[in-house]
Amino acid sequence: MTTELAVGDVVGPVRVGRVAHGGHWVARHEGRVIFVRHTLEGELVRVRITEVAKRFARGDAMGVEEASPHRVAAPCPVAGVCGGCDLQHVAPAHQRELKRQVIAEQLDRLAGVSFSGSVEAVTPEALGWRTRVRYLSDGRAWGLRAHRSHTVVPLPEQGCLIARPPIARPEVGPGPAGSQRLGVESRGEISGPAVHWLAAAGASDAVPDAEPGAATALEEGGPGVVVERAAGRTFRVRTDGFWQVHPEAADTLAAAVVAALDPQPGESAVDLYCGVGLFAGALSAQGVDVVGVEGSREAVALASSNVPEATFRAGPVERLVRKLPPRVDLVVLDPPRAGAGRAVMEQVCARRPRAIAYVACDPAALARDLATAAGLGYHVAGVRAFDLFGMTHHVECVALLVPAAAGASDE
Ligand SMILES: C[S@@+](CC[C@H](N)C(=O)[O-])C[C@H]1O[C@@H](n2cnc3c(N)ncnc32)[C@H](O)[C@@H]1O
Repeated sequence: MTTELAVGDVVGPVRVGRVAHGGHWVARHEGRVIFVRHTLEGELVRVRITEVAKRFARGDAMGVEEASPHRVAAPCPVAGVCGGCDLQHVAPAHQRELKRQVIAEQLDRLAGVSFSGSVEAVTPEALGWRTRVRYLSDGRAWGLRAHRSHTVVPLPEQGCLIARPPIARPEVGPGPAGSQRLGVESRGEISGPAVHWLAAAGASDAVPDAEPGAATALEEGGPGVVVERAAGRTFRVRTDGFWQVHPEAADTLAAAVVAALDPQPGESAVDLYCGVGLFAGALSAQGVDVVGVEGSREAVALASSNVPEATFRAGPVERLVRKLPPRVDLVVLDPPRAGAGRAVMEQVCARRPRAIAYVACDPAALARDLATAAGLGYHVAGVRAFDLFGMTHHVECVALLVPAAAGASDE
């Protein structure tokens, strides 16, 4: 007979099984599946239950009785409490192996695609990479959210270790009343009464004192706008708009997309979910005629000045993709976490592009869209994966799709 589980119970020890998508490992207690964080395959751990659902429970490893050889001491003192990192207890090379296993499992199970590649390291360090951070204050301290919670975990003395050093720790008072001053080497914005701010580092501009609720004036890009450089050109980006957070990400992904598509001068391309025009810029530089589509009007306005040789349209991809020319040579898809979905994939594949580059931050959503594309006559000719989110389970993939007749074997 199985005992009922309740949040706060400690069960085990249990032997931990394979890694699952989302930073969990699968374990069983009295026949019930528990998705356990902060453990590793093969470990024997006690588990504190954090959530109980109908068919499974979630929990956190504590009291490791037999440790994996891949376990290391977490560099951050709030690792395991802060929701920002979930792999600090794993040696960085093994973090990439875990991400490889998750990608392979998702692509195989959901799309029947085999992934035999590795997750490519882009920098030697797994710390000090995050150029955009949203710090919160609960009125007592600045910090980051706990996992699946609104609780603010105060930053440790040395700041957030995955943040890029200039924004590792906001130089602010203890809470809203004294929180107007941002770190002198940070760019940022204080937005709203909750007094949180978003900072983009790697910049040289000092941010002046700012009032809560007011956007800060940034010298280089104008109010609320920062300047980034990637793919051989300059991009203006809103501080609250989308830009890749790893300093190497934009260049790495633009190069991967160009290498996958092998664009030829005079070809036509569409860049769907184009943001401020990163891939449109990289393809335009190859002599390709690009149309970008993006939901944010502010991003489209910036894209038009970042990549003046391309054309941009503002609105939902789901609607605007229907209005694209009946044939295009190349497509870039870089949707948000949920993926592009069937309706968009149908419209894209109906244009019979000779190649589609799909940039994905969620391997499960990627796999679902690849499965849809397979039913529409498109075959996966290659998948690359990049470790752009060290110390977390997140990973970025770039998949190349080609018409099935032109495709080789899976992956
Ligand atoms: C992952 S970002 C990619 C941005 C850009 N490709 C880049 O690398 O900088 C996804 C973008 O899709 C936009 N977006 C989200 N949902 C959308 C939709 N339904 N239609 C159009 N754009 C959307 C977001 O505003 C965001 O800019």
